[in-house]
Amino acid sequence: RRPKNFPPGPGPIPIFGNLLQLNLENPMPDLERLSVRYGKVFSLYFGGRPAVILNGMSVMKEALIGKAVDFAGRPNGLLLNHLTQGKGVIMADYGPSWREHRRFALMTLRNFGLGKQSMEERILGEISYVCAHLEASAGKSIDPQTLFHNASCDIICSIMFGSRYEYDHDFFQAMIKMMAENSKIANGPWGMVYDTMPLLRNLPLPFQRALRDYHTVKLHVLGIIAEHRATRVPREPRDLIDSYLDEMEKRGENCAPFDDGQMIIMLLDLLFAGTDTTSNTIRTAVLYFMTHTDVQERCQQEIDEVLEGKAQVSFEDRHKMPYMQAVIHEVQRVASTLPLSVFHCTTKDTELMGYQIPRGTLIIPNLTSVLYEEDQWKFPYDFNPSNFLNDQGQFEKPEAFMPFSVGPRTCLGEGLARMELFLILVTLLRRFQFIWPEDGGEPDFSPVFGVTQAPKPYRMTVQLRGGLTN
Ligand code: HEM
Repeated sequence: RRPKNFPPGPGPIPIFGNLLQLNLENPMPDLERLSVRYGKVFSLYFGGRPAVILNGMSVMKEALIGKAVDFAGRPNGLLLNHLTQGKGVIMADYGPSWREHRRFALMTLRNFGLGKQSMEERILGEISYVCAHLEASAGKSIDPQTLFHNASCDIICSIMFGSRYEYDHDFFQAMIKMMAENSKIANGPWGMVYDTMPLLRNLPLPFQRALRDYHTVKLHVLGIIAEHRATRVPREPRDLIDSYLDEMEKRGENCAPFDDGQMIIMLLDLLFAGTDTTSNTIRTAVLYFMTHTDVQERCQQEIDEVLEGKAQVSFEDRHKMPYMQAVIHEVQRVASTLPLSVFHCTTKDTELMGYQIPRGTLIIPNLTSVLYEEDQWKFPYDFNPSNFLNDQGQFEKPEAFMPFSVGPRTCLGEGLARMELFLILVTLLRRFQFIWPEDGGEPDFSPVFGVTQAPKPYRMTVQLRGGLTN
């Protein structure tokens, strides 16, 4: 039975709660239906655990900004907690260790050039490998999934480890595969089984593989940390690991909350959070370029005009490209890459929209409900860059654009992701024409649900644009 004045929702059954009323392969349509029936704030039971689902911009703002501290916790006892031991940044409790690690990671990303030249150079350097691969496949129909995953993972590796991997490097390939599979397990029905039925956790089910794979990547990164310890020059950081070791040294004997255990989880957090997200957004963009050729052409026209005579794009150029900016934001809106954000939990007894929500309640921010909210967008259900253009054709970002979430737990990698999306997509569109291949079948825009949602696999053909040579 729901606590007194708790948000309403469908009646749960013993053991399963409301699980059997949701399509676990993709619960988004069910959540939309329940929101129409029960309102913008409603509740569900995952097993015996109550969860409150937040829908729509005004609710999201009131909870995550207006009552930021009350809603800034992370839940306990889930597969993700057991993978990360509640350390690092993503699943860390709202408290001093999370705050200091978040501040450290943001500052270090900035020092390595977020907003400055050197981060751009790292990203542009990586793009040259992507371009080389695409040039080699010009005219053929290919599946771009692995290529874009490789590129976004390598950008994070270069920031954290100071070096990138060749795309065919054995460990790199294994790591990318493990990350993709882990996110599938953590987000899919097996993750739900793990999270809601603790009795089954020791059985040899797929989540055991997720735990094992996470450990394998962790061991490899521990080796990289040991290498850094042996070769670093104090206060001359080459990358994020060196900066962390400097920070530990600066803090002296008792360097808490900075220690090896926190460092490794923070590194894995960034690796996992920064790979699928960016690459799935790029894949969504290319899908729409191929199927909306007028949009692709208009972007290319703007890019050609602004970059005329320049060897490479810079992040600053975005201010002269309102249409390209609108297209990237529209891609992020329709992609809704983290449809249910990362789950939060309440840090104290609180109130929302007149309902009482006890401390420790699981909170699920439905970001898709905001990105597709009818009152907030000119064309909520279409792919239309005009959602981000005013009557004068200038770029304008509506308040409801929140694919990175909002509030104190908002995406830590937003700055990096925005820079990557702009530099990668502009460079690719400048150099290539993306064409839906003859053997591609009918385009399917419906996403594959997950913590990070992805477009269905598709094939693409690239041609070098006129006037450009290998
Ligand atoms: C298009 C790309 C991306 C999208 C759409 C995205 C979206 C999000 C969202 C919705 C959250 C949850 C925020 C919340 O709980 O309220 C999040 C958290 C996070 N993201 Fe991203 N993200 C992206 C790229 C990245 C990248 C490149 C990195 C790494 C450098 C990153 C690192 C993180 C971290 C560490 C958190 C946890 C923050 C915290 O709990 O304090 N993300 N992201």
